[in-house]
Amino acid sequence: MARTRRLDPADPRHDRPLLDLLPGGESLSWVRAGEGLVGWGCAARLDTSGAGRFADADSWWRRLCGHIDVDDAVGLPGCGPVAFASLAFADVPGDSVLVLPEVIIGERDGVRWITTVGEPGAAEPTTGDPEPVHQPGTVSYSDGWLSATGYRQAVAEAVRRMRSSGDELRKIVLAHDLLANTSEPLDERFLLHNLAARYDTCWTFAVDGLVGATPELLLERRGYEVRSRVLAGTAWPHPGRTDDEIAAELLSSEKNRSEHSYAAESLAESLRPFCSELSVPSAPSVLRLRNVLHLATDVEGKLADTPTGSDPGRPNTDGAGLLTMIEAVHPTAAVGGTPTAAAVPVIAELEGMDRGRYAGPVGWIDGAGNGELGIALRCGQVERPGSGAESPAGAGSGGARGGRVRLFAGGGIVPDSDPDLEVAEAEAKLLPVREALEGVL
Ligand SMILES: C=C(O[C@@H]1C=C(C(=O)O)C=C[C@H]1O)C(=O)O
Repeated sequence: MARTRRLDPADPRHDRPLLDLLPGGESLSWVRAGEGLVGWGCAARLDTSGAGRFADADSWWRRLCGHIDVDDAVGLPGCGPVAFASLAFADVPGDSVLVLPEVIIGERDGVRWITTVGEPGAAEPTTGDPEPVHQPGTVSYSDGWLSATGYRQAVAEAVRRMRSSGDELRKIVLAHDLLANTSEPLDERFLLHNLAARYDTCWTFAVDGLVGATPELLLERRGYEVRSRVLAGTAWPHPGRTDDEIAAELLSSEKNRSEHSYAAESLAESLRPFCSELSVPSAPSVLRLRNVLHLATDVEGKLADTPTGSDPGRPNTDGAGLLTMIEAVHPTAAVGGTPTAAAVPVIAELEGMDRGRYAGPVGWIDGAGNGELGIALRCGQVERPGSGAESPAGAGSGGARGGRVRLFAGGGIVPDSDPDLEVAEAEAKLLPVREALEGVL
């Protein structure tokens, strides 16, 4: 049974920032500029992997929703049962997870609500005063699976291959990881609060220990409307140069414009079969964040009742159609490459690491198939002791009682990329989580 009701303005949970309501322990979050969803507890969970992860997630969610009685007195997208989802970037390796929390608190268009999930007649789970947020102590860094030096070599190799491939490989999006070791156990809420305070135009997310603030929206569905924010092409602040100068240079850079057009076109091409209308601006704009500036294209579409593509019999607007569309659009050329099918295997080969859920779809879906999934960027995977995800021996440790987060960042490599600049770009993209961990203002 899922029961949604408006929070009473007299309720102390009505006015506190959503992230302040998280009680501690495992956090679920999708919050931007104070609105969104937070959740905790686990009423149901799916773990899946492989090429069938999207279909597994879709059928699990449909089946589960078919069995839940819903009493929804609010009726906005995100009300009723909601699954927080985080899907692996690659078919292999990587694990994907969907969680239906016991408690969800949401806010949209100024309306604050609470959803509780449990047996009919069961007591409402407590949502009393959260535990205080714990500080991570001192933070030290060590190489992960692919050091900055290894990344520079991987970029150089990608450039070499693209130059000798004719036109067969035009863009490969590579990344590397970095381990942050904390002297105290890591409280995910510490990261979430600090990320949201610094990146309020980004979506601050947490699902199963993957915590970050992404500027890139893979796909939002609200009824018949879909929306995406494609980012590709990056610059970062330089001493002595104004942001306006850097933005103008980014907009006129041929290299960045071509990297960007691959990404925007790939999203539009894969989304078009689902839509009766699709609007794609002819030129990108600049999105300014405190660590980087990106070329951005906001795509908007109207869903057709049936896709105009290869599977015209499949209705588009029922249950979990969003996950079907997510499967179709992932990975865009922003995080995969061009052409996708040729680029993705090269990523795994040159990185030699398990990206896990970094650069995969992350967000939420409700029982009507509305939802928002971003691309899991500017994030770190909080490693739990005994999770089996530990680093190679000697690659740094958080100490007996400390914590560890594996940060990931990268960028689109094209034939005229400069490996040194690509390393600098990845470092700039690691800053959000680093600064959030260190509490840098
Ligand atoms: C790969 C990352 O970012 C992606 C790559 C970008 C680029 O190459 O310019 C820009 C935004 C993202 O689509 C990352 O943040 O790790």
